[in-house]
Amino acid sequence: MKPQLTLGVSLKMYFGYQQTLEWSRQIAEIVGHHPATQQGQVELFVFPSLPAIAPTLEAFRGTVMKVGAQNMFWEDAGAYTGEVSGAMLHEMGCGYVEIGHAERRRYFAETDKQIADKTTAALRNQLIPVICIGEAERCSAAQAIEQAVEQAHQALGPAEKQGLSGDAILAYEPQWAIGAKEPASADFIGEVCQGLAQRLVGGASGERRVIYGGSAGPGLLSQLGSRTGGLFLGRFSHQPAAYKAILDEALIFLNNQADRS
Ligand SMILES: O=C(CO)COP(=O)(O)O
Repeated sequence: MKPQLTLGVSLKMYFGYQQTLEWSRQIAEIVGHHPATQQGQVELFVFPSLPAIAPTLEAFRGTVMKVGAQNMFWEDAGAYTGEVSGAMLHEMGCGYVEIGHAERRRYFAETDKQIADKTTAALRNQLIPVICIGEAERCSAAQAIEQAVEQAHQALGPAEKQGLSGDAILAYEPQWAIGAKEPASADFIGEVCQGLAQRLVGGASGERRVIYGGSAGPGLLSQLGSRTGGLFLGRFSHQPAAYKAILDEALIFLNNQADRS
């Protein structure tokens, strides 16, 4: 069955190695038994720090949780000290890779061109790119949609020109809502995510899904309902109980969808 909801987590650089493994063990236990995960209707992924990818893959083996990286390089091999290729991530068993997070733009000066090259490399290596888009400053929903659509086209354009097909996730993350106390308001998120879905989903050679990130946590999915394709979680997934609470909301969401159809 096609997933109807996506819940992703980036652990950024918050956890140590053992802490990542402990979190993964606890979350694997929850995911393995939770009714929301039983029928293939939720797509789950997590991005740990690079050195923890292999044991995290192991921890989630046999569950629906997919593992990926928070970043990758745009070439597949060569003299690129310190970088990690999509080819290696794919070889290890990763299914997803995050591209162009606002923190990469801010601290590492990543450009639209680099983000497009990385998106192309992800698709070339059968990885689903989770492309981060979103405005830097607060603005109207219409302005946010315009900016995010432009960023998405910049990121995916070259891959599309090359005829590279594959699924992609567009993580709408207004930069002002990342690392904040609260997410953007549900009405704002709903309007932008729905606008983006209208403009960006459909017509592409693969599946496209728009999800929301930026201080997302328990309670948000219930407020948003089907106005978003899912959530991209940061800090508020660190507590296993919070993650379980979000899966509980996912189950209610799926049951509501089933009642409607
Ligand atoms: O940037 C995010 C996910 O990639 C969101 O992080 P926070 O939920 O911690 O704000």
